[in-house]
Order: sequence, then structure tokens, then C-alpha cells
Amino acid sequence: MDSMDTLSAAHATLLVSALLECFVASGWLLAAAMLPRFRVATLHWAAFSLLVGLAFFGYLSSSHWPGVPVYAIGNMLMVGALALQARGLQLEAGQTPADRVFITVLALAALVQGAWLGPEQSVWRIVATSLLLSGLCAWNCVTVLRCIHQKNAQAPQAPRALGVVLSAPFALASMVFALRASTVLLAPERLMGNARPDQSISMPGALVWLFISLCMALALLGLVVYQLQRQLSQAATHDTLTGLPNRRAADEFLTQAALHAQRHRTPLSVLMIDIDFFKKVNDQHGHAGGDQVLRTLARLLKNRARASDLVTRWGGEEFLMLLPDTPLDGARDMAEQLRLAVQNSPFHWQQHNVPITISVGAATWNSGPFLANVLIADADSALYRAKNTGRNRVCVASEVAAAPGK
Ligand SMILES: Nc1nc2c(ncn2[C@@H]2O[C@H](COP(=O)(O)OP(=O)(O)OP(=O)(O)O)[C@@H](O)[C@H]2O)c(=O)[nH]1
Repeated sequence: MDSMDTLSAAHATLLVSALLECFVASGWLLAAAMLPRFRVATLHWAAFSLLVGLAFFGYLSSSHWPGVPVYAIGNMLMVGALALQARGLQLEAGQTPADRVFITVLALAALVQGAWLGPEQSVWRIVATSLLLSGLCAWNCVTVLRCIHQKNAQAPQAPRALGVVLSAPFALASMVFALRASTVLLAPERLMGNARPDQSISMPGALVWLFISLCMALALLGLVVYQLQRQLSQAATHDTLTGLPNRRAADEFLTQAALHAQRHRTPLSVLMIDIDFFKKVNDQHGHAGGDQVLRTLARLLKNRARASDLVTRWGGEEFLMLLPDTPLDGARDMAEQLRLAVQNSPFHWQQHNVPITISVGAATWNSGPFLANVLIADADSALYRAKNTGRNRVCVASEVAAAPGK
């Protein structure tokens, strides 16, 4: 291939890259329209792709703009694009955007372009710009890792490898820009050997960028899908009013806890908790007042539970607590503590004191075949007894009843 062919191949690759960037930008705009929760971040990423596409179109048409420092403008667009990508990522990760840093980076980039504008100074311009771009990509890599790590610390869901996979394109981009800076610094004669050193387009360079840019778009998409999947799973397993796990989550936890209890021969207890005369609370304070009482009680129960326990909203004004490794005596003690804590805690609604008491039914599985529905039914009938014998009390089911096979 002669040099003319090489140049047109590089041009063709740049043109494809520029068109692909516009295509990716329209995808992010669509995502912004469809996913309000991700609107701000996806708009940043749409702007990132558009600016990169614009930079590529500029590089492509540089020969039509004699005298215009197209490459300096292109470099500014690239730095601005990566700063926007970083800002979008920070917002997505729930961090406060480091706008001062971004402005400093942009000012530095502008200084670099202005200070070394001519073709004979392109070595320094390329080195400094590549280092800035490398730094921004490295930052994005760290932000993605921190985002996944943070979300996993709240509720582990993703495999450890996910953070590595999603941050890899940013690490790769950072290394490529650093490599470009060092090769241009170490072998400037190769760059200066070009007919127009400030406007050289290398075919491998264009291809590498095309690859990295698509990988970055895929990684950002992966991040959005991961967050969406977390949201969906949260909505399916959690109660929106109290934020507690719902009945479905309780069923799953009970199955796991039962397997653990059977394998390690440890008791498993459940507490069925019901607010007394809750209808009156609704009647006196309205549904919103009732909702506030439910939220306060949920917080109280959660604060008093051990890390290994699970507090769930079973339905209506009923809560189910699962207590692994807890015998019936321990469950009774725990229930009694909760009952007293509720009785002595102030529940407020619009400056009104709302006196609240609970009734609790406790049941324990100790040995024999495990039947979740029997254990729950036992706790339920103990609760029924607590209600029928005056409320604001704890009743326990017999241990044998929970294990009919024994
Ligand atoms: N505010 C509010 N009320 C709810 C919710 N879910 C169920 N309730 C109300 O809880 C009340 C339950 O009433 P009942 O089953 O008669 O029980 P209770 O009044 O607590 O009486 P006992 O349980 O027998 O002490 C009903 O008025 C329901 O409307 C909710 O999410 N929010």
C-alpha cells in the first residue's frame, strides 16, 4: 500500500469512527428519554460521544481548513469529552462532580494547545494532551470500580469480576494514551518524519481508538444495565413503604436459613409481629399517619435486630422476623424486648403522640423435617392467642408443633 492508500484507509477508519460515535450518542439520547433515573449521566455520555465524533470530523476535514488549528481544537474536544464522561460517571456513582478539577484540566489543555500551537511543537502538544487524556481515563477507571464496590457493599449482588470487566476499557484507554505520550517523546523523529507532523493520522491509531471507544460505550451500557437490574431486584424483593424486604424475600431467606439450620443442627425461630388496633390509628390520623407509624416501627425493629436476623414486612400491619441460630427461649426474650421497646417508644404524627403496642407470636424449628408453612402457621396461631388474650403480649408456639415429622 502506498502512502496515499494508507492515508485514505486512515481517513475511512476515522470516518467510520466519527459516524459510530454519532450513532452511540443517539443511543445515549434514547436511553436518556427512556430511563429518567439515568437521564443526567446518559446525557453526559451522549455529549461525550458527540464531541469525540465532532473531533474526528474535524481531523478528517483538516486539509480543507488551512490555517485553522484543527488538531488543537480536536484535542480540546477530546479532553472536554472525557471530562464530561468522567462527570457523568461521578453522578452515576452518587459522587459530587469534581467540577473544579474538570475546569483545571480544560484550562491546562487550552494552555497546552496555545503554548505549542505550531507543527514544529506538535511533539510537546501531543505528549501533554495524551497525558491529560490518560489521566482522565484512569480516573474513570477508578470511578467505575468504586461505583460497583459501593453498590456491592450495600447489597452484594454482582460478581467481583464485574468491576474489573467494566473498568477495563478505561484502564486500557489510559494505558494507550500514556503509551502514545511516551512513544512520541522517545521517538519524535518518527512523528516529525511525516509530511505534516501536526496533522498525522495513523491507521493503527484510528483503529485502536475505534476499538477502545466502543469498549467504553459497552462498559457504560453494562454499568446502566447493572444498576437497572439492581433496581428491579430491589423493587421485586422490597416493600416500598418501609424499605424492608417483602414476603417474597422472607420466603427465600427462610429456605436458605432452613438449609443452614438443618446442616448445622441449630434452631431457627420466627416472630410474627402485629400492631394492635391499627385500624384505629388509620381512623384517627388518616392513612398517611398510619403509614408513618409503619415506617417508624420498621426502623425500630431493624435497629434492634442482630445482623444475622431478617426483619420483613409480611403484609399490612404484620411484620415477620427470622432469627437464625435462636432457640425458643431466645426468641421469646427477643419478642419481649421488642414489645417493651415499642410500648415505650414515642410514635409521632403531626405533633400528635400515637401510642402503639404490638402482639407477637413466636415459633421455633429444632429438628425433624423442615416445613416453612407449618413454622409460619405456628407463629401465626401464637399471635392469634396473644391477640385473644388481651394484646400487647408475647405468646409462643410449642416446639414440637413446628416439626410434625419428629
Ligand atoms: N396506613 C396503612 N394502613 C394499612 C396498611 N396495610 C393495612 N393497613 C390497615 O391496617 C388495618 C388492619 O386492621 P385490622 O386487621 O382490623 O387489625 P387491627 O385494627 O390492627 O386490630 P388487631 O390486629 O385485632 O389488634 C386496616 O385498617 C388496614 O387498612 C398500610 O400499608 N398503610
